[in-house]
Amino acid sequence: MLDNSRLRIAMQKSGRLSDESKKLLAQCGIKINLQEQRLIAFAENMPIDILRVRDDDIPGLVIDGVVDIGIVGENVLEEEVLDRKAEGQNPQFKQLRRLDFGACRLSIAAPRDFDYQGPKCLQDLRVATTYPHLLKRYLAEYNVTFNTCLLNGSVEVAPRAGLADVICDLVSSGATLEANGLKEIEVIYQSKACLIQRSGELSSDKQALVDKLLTRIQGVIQARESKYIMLHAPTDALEKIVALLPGAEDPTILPLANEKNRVALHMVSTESLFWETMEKLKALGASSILVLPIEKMME
Ligand SMILES: Nc1ncnc2c1ncn2[C@@H]1O[C@H](COP(=O)(O)OP(=O)(O)OP(=O)(O)O)[C@@H](O)[C@H]1O
Ligand SMILES: O=P(O)(O)OC[C@H]1O[C@H](OP(=O)(O)OP(=O)(O)O)[C@H](O)[C@@H]1O
Ligand SMILES: [Mg+2]
Repeated sequence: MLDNSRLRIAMQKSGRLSDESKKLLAQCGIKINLQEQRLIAFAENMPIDILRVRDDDIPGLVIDGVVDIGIVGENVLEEEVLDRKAEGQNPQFKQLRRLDFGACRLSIAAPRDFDYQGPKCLQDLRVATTYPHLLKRYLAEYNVTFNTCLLNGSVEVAPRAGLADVICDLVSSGATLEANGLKEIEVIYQSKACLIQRSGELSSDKQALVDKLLTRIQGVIQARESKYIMLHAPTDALEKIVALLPGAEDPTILPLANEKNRVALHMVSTESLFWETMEKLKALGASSILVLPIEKMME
């Protein structure tokens, strides 16, 4: 039996979210020894247990209070919520924050030669999908009804296999659609991974740990989105140089040992520097331009 005093976190065992979920927890300082075959892992340095499960099960585990925290795609979460509501339940959980990975969209796609003239064309068609509730909610806005062909994977094969007329599935690069002779015709939902907590009060120790993790996650995500920029600049071009740098209201300016008319400028930028900007900086006399990744941040 698991020790109930330890914080339980559910994450995907293997799939699109597992590497990033693992990396995020590791970057938050949680030391976990994840062995392929182990479905429960124990953190060595914090009172945390990790349950590694199918992503479809994560919303239910959180809503039912089996785990305290879950990392899951908003698409899967929203579908589970709609499913439970359709069954007359009132699913409860706390959405803690959106994460910076697992970006994809849920789209309707049709065979390349399908003459698409808007959602009304889909009336009474057979749609293969894993997300019947999200699709129904979207098409209901257009008063369109359809027949669902439920598939849990490889949804893209359905039209060629004669199972459905169109599909509604996740898209990111579009390569799977392309490879299966399909074209995207409607985007119905934009998704990212998110962090959710079960409803109800956690013990004060667990809540304190969740708060600490949230602060660390904030720091990790902010650091991933930021860059540390260093350059040398002629003093008389400083104003123009600062104007080119994203978010450089408050740069650190330092004297250079052997140059009177040049200074060093250091700053944290919330954006990466594009090559075009670097070229403009150089044209203004900047040199030794360095753009460095930031590992951690705390404000
Ligand atoms: N192509 C993609 N690019 C980015 N994120 C994606 C992509 N496809 C799916 N995702 C996100 O990752 C989640 C998990 O996708 P994955 O394909 O690994 O699920 P699965 O095959 O249902 O896995 P499981 O075996 O855990 O049930 C999706 O629900 C979605 O939020
Ligand atoms: O637009 P793309 O970049 O091609 O990505 C889209 C594909 O990725 C996901 O499946 P995944 O590859 O994770 O396999 P699965 O069917 O096992 O879930 C999704 O279900 C699509 O099939
Ligand atoms: Mg799944």
